[in-house]
Amino acid sequence: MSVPPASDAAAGLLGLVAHDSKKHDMVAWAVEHRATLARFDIVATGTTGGRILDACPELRLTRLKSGPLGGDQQIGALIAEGRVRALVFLVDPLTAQPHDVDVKALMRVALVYDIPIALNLSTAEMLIAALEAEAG
Ligand SMILES: O=C(CO)COP(=O)(O)O
Repeated sequence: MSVPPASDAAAGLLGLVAHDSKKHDMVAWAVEHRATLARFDIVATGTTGGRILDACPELRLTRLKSGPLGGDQQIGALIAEGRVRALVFLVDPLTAQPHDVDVKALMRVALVYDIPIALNLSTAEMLIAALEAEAG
């Protein structure tokens, strides 16, 4: 991975992650808000990031490892380093995840560092509206 250096990320990174059944929603959300997303350096788990880049190739998006292979932990580490401005993590509450401990750890570290975290689409809409308003 090659995450932009901290000095280049004045606005902070935006983290984007979606479980499989939520990837369609994530891509539609990214397409709808691509102009706002383009203002950020984005980090995403591998498969989610690939799907977003297919739809929005202009975005500055770094794909980390796939979630079950450590991608959630990579984003968690960036949060712990104070690099992440906000996280959109579209979670599937109806399907057991093999890496459930990583999912919980990512949510937990986002809570520990008190970063805005959207776990469903309706909150993702509110979050992006707030980021848009902040940018003016
Ligand atoms: O599993 C994930 C989040 O827990 C997402 O990982 P992918 O984007 O690689 O599917």
